[in-house]
Amino acid sequence: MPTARLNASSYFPVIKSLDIESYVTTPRQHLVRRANEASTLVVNAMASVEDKPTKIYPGETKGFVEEMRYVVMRLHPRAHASEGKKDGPVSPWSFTIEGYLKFLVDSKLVFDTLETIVHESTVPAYAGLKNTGLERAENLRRDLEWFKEQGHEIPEPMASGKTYSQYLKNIAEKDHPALICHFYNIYFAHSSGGRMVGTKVSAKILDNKELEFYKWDGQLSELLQNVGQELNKVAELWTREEKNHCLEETETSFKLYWEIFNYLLP
Ligand code: HEM
Repeated sequence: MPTARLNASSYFPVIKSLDIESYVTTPRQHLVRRANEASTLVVNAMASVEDKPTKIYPGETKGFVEEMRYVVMRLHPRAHASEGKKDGPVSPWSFTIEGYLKFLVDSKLVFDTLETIVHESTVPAYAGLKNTGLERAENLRRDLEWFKEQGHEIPEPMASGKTYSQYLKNIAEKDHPALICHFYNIYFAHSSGGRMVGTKVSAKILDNKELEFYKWDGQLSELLQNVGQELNKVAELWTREEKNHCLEETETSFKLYWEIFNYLLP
């Protein structure tokens, strides 16, 4: 019986229709092809990133508090920030008890206002900012009491303190990101530059008396860290627009608080 010759093309029609040649490459061609495919992937990835532009704001990777800190540090006049850092007795600042009392009285009004707002408000963003341990109004009350006992006359709040207080009341319920900006700046400014200024004042005109304004129950660094975490949590719920609005408010906070610091400066 004659054996029928197998016709490969009739048994493997599929193979025939494929261009096998296209699969066959030299090692070099293989590498060139893979490289082309890889670069196509990279180009496509770049195109998709360009489609959705994303900006990284300074400090953003560490949390929103770091963004606020970055903005306010840029507002500090270089000379003042570095002056505040020097501990030595050599300072061009000439402090007076009179000026210092104005600073303390207006500071008390601002802290009082902020603390009352946060304490009495039902705004969810402020809920975690009640009783943080950073509150200063009560300590300031005791300091002013001490000055009175020393025979000093305690002045009435001045325009700077009243203006800042009124401003905080105006924004408290209707602009939460703005109020949070003031909250951060007022407390963190006091615990940083404010504290350094206090030490200088004390050394120069108060015989190193340590005022209650600069004393906290517990470790200040821990209190600040806890509040920082809380502020970061609040800001995580915000849109980028709300975050930017909060950051933009820094300038107002700096200007208003600076007016109060001004009582100390010649
Ligand atoms: C006489 C006035 C002031 C002086 C001498 C001063 C000085 C300083 C200094 C030396 C620092 C520390 C910088 C560092 O750690 O690298 C600082 C931090 C800071 N200042 Fe001021 N400052 C003054 C006024 C203000 C005002 C008016 C505000 C805002 C309302 C403000 C807000 C802050 C904040 C938020 C920080 C960051 C604190 C932190 O991250 O712990 N400062 N300041």
